[in-house]
Amino acid sequence: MGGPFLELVDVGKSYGTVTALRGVGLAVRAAEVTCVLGDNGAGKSTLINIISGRHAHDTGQYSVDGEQVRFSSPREALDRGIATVYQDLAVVPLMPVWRNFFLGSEPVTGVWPFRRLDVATMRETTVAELKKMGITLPDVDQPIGSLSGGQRQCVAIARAVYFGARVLVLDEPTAALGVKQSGVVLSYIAAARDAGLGVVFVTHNPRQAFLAGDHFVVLHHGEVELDVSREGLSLDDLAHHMAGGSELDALERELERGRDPAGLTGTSGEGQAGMRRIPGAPE
Ligand SMILES: Nc1ncnc2c1ncn2[C@@H]1O[C@H](COP(=O)(O)OP(=O)(O)OP(=O)(O)O)[C@@H](O)[C@H]1O
Repeated sequence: MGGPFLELVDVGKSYGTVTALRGVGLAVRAAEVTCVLGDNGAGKSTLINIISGRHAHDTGQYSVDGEQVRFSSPREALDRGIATVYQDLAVVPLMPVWRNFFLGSEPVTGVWPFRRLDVATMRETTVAELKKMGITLPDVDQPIGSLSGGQRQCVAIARAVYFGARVLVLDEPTAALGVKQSGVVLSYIAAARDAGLGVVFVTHNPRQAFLAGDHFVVLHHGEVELDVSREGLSLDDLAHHMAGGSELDALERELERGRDPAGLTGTSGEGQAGMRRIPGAPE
């Protein structure tokens, strides 16, 4: 097996006095879904912004195919095969699905001065590419704004695959979706992986991560709290780390002590001693 497509080693990033990331490592491999989890403010967006070329890292190394890079725009990252699909998809709602599929990279036909958009190719390619990913839409002529959020995410994934992405970065693709639509998006994440892409799936949701992921990185206060592959990991472990891991353990002990100041709980039958009586309740 070759090395990772993309690798971050000991990466740090600060915004003024705020340290958003510190000593972060991440490896993205072909045909693998790497889930990046973390609570609000954990540093997920900062990490995506670095991978996608929106922001440069301050410290550490970022390499693609073993070569160190420092992107100054998302275009540069895209040229290296790193496509990022943001939650707020950049689409033109009133334009048809096929037009949005090719937005910014439209094929043309004819010779100047009779050059025009190659509508037939765009339509046919869109239908074929969606079909390849197993996406069925009733009509690619419908405005993309009339699709559900999940369907739009799926079109964006198929588009990135078609335009040659090798790494697909998905920023909370299911955050605004219901259960059923989230399931559909998860199945296309799996389809992208099966097509050989390395997928970075950023999410708040450990259950969804566990369904789709092969490797898991949990960020906490800008540092890596957990970095493991699927083997030997349970959903409970993942949820525990996601909720703060050791900090959560400390909080649990603290609350336990508050409930039982004399330390009377812990032996059978004595747990009631620390219970608070509700005012007005019968003795
Ligand atoms: N442009 C910025 N300027 C100043 N501070 C920032 C900026 N972007 C992020 N931060 C800070 O960096 C830290 C990490 O933020 P980040 O947005 O990366 O976290 P996140 O895990 O994506 O959170 P969320 O899930 O809420 O989007 C936070 O403390 C945040 O306030």
